Amino acid sequence: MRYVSTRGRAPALSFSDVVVTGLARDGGLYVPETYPQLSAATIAGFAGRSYADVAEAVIAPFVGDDIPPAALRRMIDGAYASFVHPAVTPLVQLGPGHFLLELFHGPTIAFKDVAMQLLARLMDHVLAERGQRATIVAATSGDTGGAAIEAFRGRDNTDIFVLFPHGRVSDVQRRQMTTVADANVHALAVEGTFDDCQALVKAMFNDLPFRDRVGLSGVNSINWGRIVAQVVYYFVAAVALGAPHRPVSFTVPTGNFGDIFAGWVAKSMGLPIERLVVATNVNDIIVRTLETGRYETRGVMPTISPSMDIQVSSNFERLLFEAGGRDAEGVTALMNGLGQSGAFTVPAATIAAIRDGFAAGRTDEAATAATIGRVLADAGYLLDPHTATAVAVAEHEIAAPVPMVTLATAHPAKFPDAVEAASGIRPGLPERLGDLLARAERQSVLANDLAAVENFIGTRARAATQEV
Ligand SMILES: Cc1ncc(COP(=O)(O)O)c(C=O)c1O
Ligand SMILES: N[C@@H](CCOP(=O)(O)O)C(=O)O
Repeated sequence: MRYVSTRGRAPALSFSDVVVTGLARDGGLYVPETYPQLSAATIAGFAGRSYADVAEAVIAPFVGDDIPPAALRRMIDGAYASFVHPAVTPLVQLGPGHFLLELFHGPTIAFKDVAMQLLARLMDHVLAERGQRATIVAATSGDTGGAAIEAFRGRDNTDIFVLFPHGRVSDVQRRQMTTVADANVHALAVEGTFDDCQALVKAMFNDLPFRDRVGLSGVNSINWGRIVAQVVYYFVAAVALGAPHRPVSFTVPTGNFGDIFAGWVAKSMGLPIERLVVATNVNDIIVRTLETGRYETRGVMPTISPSMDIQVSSNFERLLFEAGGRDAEGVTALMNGLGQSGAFTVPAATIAAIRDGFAAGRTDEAATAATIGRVLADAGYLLDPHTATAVAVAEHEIAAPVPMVTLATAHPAKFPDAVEAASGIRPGLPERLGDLLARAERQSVLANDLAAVENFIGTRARAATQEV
């Protein structure tokens, strides 16, 4: 299996190369040359199988010959042994025809663990085989950072630098990044928004001399290894509800568009997904794009679902590439427009194709809080604010007899203040997070300035070939 860039000017790469590369050298995102097809019989055969069995069947065709099957299976087993629920991603029924897919039973109680636990093992494997080290940079609005630090802490082949928006993540999210003592972990509080952090990460990738000198690698959902691991739970959930014999719909709380793009990939592989519903908070660039055909950034608004406080939704580029007939020149022109004016108009045929496959809705702060309170009263279930935005949107999109699965992307204890204000209940951290709230913190506060960030990383990364 080979991977091509959405901008068409970077070399096609193998799976192993893509996993350690992150962003393509032309600024684009890698996608597979073709999507492997799973027959209805294969999908039906997933019923009753373990999460790891399904993961192996779904992921192996994307890996090809790059990693021996036994090694891939060992990595998958190791990744999902870190989850406390035997089903890894269990389904819970919320109401008639409406199910929650709980994705927060991993080490940092957010859905990012599902992919990050596997990606860390894949990267370690590839780097060890090659005798290489990498410098990982990640931008986080709260959850990717903690999951990445947990997955990469203490690893010999990697240093990890996580950029998060200073003062804009929850206390639990910040502590998951700042209380880890391993020498290869660096938590950087940037004076800016998540979009600033993501722009800095992309700028570091596009600074080719810096990129090569420090051996830069990325673990945001720009990395195909993140997406492919997230495809698995769409199969697991849909099969549990009767696929391939009946279709299933999904509603996904959306920020960077990685999670819902994984759903699109599952559908492209043959999973009968009826509708993919994008749910956002008031930072609703994707919803507006579907409504108007114009992708237009605005100032980001802080909300009680901070991990979705995102304007530039990086995986939307992958969808533009696919829905636009893989027109890399066209995608490059749109992305240049975004860089220059903060906006672009999606070509008519592309937006029509996107509207065909996706629905979208937004929820404001009051509705999110009201949903947390109402679902607790009606179903006895305590939602986190991100999941609550999606539940509120999903409730308008349920179309019997097709079951709706809403992705539950975080444990409510990550956002205790918002959840308590909405429900009167202060969710406690699961026991396995132990003394997180009492541990000493360690972070570096940096200006939103590329030179300052590159200098910080360049002087600390063990993979760097010379001092700045
Ligand atoms: C809890 C939570 N829900 C939803 C999202 C949005 O996911 P995505 O960025 O893949 O769209 C995020 C951040 O990515 C998150 O941390
Ligand atoms: N919501 C995310 C933002 C980064 O998303 P990613 O999926 O591209 O890593 C976060 O929690 O950091």
